Amino acid sequence: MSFRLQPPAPARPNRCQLFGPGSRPAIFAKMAASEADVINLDLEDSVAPSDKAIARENVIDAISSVDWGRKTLSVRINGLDTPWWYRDVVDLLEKGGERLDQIMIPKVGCAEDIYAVDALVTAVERAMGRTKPIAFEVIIESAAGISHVEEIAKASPRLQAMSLGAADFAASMGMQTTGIGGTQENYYMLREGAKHWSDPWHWAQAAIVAACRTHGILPVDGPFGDFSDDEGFRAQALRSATLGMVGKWAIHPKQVTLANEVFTPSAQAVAEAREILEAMEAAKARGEGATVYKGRLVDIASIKQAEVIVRQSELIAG
Ligand SMILES: CC(=O)SCCNC(=O)CCNC(=O)[C@H](O)C(C)(C)COP(=O)(O)OP(=O)(O)OC[C@H]1O[C@@H](n2cnc3c(N)ncnc32)[C@H](O)[C@@H]1OP(=O)(O)O
Ligand SMILES: O=CC(=O)O
Ligand SMILES: [Mg+2]
Repeated sequence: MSFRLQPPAPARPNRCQLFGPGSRPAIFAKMAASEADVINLDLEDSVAPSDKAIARENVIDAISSVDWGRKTLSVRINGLDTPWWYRDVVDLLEKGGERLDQIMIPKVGCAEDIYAVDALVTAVERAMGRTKPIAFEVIIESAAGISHVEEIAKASPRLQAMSLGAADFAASMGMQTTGIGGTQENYYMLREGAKHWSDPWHWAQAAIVAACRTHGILPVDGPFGDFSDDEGFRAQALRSATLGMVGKWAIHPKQVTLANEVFTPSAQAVAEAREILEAMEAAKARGEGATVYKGRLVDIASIKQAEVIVRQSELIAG
């Protein structure tokens, strides 16, 4: 470890973030009743321009009128290149009530984007005497966003989570696809006549995880658009979890259970992690730094790996 220690990410469950358009208040109670850890009420891309104002009113009302239980409640505001974002921020904080936990800033391209929202949020919080500071989460979904991911990750102490937005990311990068996340038909290696699919999201995800872990932020995988494809969702989520992401968006309620399953360490994985910790305790008592567990090497680094899994399961158990 560097002399500068890696800060811990916020200690709250973030296995699934369930989205719903702010212009569709009929689903808010269903979202609240879901098993998602985080709720994202959307004012941005799922809301038509003609509905922006009414969606904002719906969301402001729902923040205090719906029982959101212990979920993290987040509202996705409009992007900083639109005429709507400042009114989103001001109205949410002036009229939205203290139950709001977090604002999601989409299409972030540089640290100054966060600075601008932070300045506005700070001013409104002070003016209103709000006692609970609003947290931020951001979406990396552009060429600029991924190019500046590390400076974005350290832009504000309010920042708690960072998601990859596959749809806008693909558009910004000029990728030849209309699919949102998952396997892409034309992204394969050819060997001896057989196609081997590769993962076009991998490098962006890995860059996001590294930036987040460096600065103590939760890395999250964004949407998987084809909600009729459970196995495709599961495969994408398993890859994300393996890379170090803590959760994934659901854009339909049927994806919530899938995400929760993947991002909750299995009983078997937790039992194995505990056994590794026990094996290393026994090794330490013998004055050894390395030993053999089920025929494979475990050493002091294995303690940290096992602790990641144990910590995740304890966090989720509450
Ligand atoms: C690229 C991005 O930016 S992704 C993030 C922004 N996008 C979004 O927020 C979209 C969120 N999802 C949705 O709007 C909707 O799920 C849609 C449009 C995809 C599909 O909606 P529907 O056609 O109503 O889906 P469907 O008929 O399968 O719904 C089944 C049930 O789930 C409910 N439901 C649908 N979506 C949601 C949701 N997001 N949250 C909670 N409940 C929902 C429906 O009301 C319906 O309930 P019922 O059985 O009591 O009647
Ligand atoms: O906002 C999400 C995306 O995929 O774009
Ligand atoms: Mg987007």
